[in-house]
Amino acid sequence: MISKEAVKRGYNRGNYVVGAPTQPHYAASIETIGSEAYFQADVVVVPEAVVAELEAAADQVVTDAASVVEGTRDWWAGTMIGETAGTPATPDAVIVKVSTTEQVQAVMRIADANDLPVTVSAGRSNVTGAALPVRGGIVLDVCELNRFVSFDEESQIVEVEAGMFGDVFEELIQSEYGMTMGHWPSSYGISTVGGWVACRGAGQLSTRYGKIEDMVYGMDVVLADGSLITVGESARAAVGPDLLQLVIGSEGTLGVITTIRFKLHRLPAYGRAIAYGFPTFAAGLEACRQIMQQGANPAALRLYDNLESGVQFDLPEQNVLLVADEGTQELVDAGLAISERICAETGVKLDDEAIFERWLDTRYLTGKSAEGFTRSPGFVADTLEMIGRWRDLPAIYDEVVAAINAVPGTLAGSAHQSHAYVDGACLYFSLRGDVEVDRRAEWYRAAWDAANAVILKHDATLSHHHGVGLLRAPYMAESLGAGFEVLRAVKAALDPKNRLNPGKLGLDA
Ligand SMILES: Cc1cc2nc3c(=O)[nH]c(=O)nc-3n(C[C@H](O)[C@H](O)[C@H](O)COP(=O)(O)OP(=O)(O)OC[C@H]3O[C@@H](n4cnc5c(N)ncnc54)[C@H](O)[C@@H]3O)c2cc1C
Repeated sequence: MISKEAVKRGYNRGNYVVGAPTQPHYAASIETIGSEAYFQADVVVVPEAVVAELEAAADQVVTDAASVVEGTRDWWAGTMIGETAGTPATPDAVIVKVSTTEQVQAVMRIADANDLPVTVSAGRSNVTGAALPVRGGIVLDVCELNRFVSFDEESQIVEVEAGMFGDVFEELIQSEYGMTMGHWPSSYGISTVGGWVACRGAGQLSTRYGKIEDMVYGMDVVLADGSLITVGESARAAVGPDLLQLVIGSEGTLGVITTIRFKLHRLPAYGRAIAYGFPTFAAGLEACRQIMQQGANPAALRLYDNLESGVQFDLPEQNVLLVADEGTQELVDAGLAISERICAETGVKLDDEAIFERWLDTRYLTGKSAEGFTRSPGFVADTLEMIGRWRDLPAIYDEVVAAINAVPGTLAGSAHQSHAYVDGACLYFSLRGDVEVDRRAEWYRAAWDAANAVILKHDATLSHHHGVGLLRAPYMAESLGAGFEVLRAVKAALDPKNRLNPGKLGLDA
């Protein structure tokens, strides 16, 4: 029912481009496009003869700087800061558009033969700079690699090419087969199924359906030398370490995902929600912990702090918890009965229907972290999602909000708990600042440094679903410790010439 409602109500009230990348909000306020690049150094230029080879191998090659600027722009606040100051993020590259796996292989072989970096690009909805070609070279645009391949009804496994956009995919499986994947990121209309996998994303109903890494059955991946491998392909396995999971979340640094097999679920007709208010965020977190650990598994378990409860539900005195579920009626009712008993111990009952309806109606509007604030020229809003143990989350919440608020120029930090598990949960922080226009980058990095210092101190994990890109690169070595050298070794083994998306995940550019 919640999955059905998403398709019925549409993404961002229909205000986006269907089946192709949507430009971010800030694009409309870019006044000048200078020639100096904000995020490129040591650029590798694609020689004209190689452009001709690429033209023969692919559907289209885009070389003019204005189109490259527009065609590499993403939704990251860091890119916004550069581009609205007249410094385009990555003007030096050629965009190569492909629509078949064979073309992807051919482009990788050309890149390999000519020492060229390749950065895969899809919906460009990432909020970390992950698809920016920081060394120039080739941007491999896979948005036209977007066919629906097949559906195995008995096993509930669907096969689809990586560049299909999420809304197109869900509409198709709902209307043709009465199925849902249950993956509902707040960007589902502006991102691709391959981008979901490459970033290890999460949807709003992940508590019931899992994260994207739980939904992939198998996939085909083109490696840096142009060879094609298939990974996964079983419900579970004991054939050594899981190569499928190695590629999921690799953000285009280990291979190009071309075709994916996903596990589907039957589209539920039944769903409902309850809502409670808690005196403190910590009390709400405790209710969430109990719900998860007592075995209820609602599709969505979302707890908003005072600030966000005020903006989202006009309830600034409360920390609002929405427990929403869909599925077979007996299961949904049982899970919500457990949740209701737990919530009633320390919370106050709110108007379930009004809060559920408000959430259903507004959850796919873009730009939510800026809501309630004035977008002046020096305004910057961003979101930081992390995951930690239940034991540590109340302290992490208090300390991260305090750390963000202590950075001069901050307007407000806030958070909601967005995804929950038996052992911990994801806190989704929003940070907003307003400073002189040319101090935005400084404020931005100071706020991220302050928040991440708290996360690292608690041995929590830097990101739950947005990924690393350029944004979190500076914190990766400390976060992974000695494990970071293992990541480096894996990269060196699979991509010894560092062709694929150099400079991301904290790896060398
Ligand atoms: C308003 C908004 C809300 C968002 N909400 C969520 C959310 O709820 N949950 C969530 O998880 N994310 C969310 N995001 C972040 C973003 O939408 C996701 O990271 C998404 O998965 C990116 O997909 P994309 O197709 O846009 O990929 P891109 O941005 O084009 O690329 C992202 C990365 O994946 C790599 N990549 C893309 N396709 C492939 C491929 N086929 N093979 C190999 N590498 C590839 C790129 O090289 C790059 O490193 C949100 C973003 C916005 C702007």
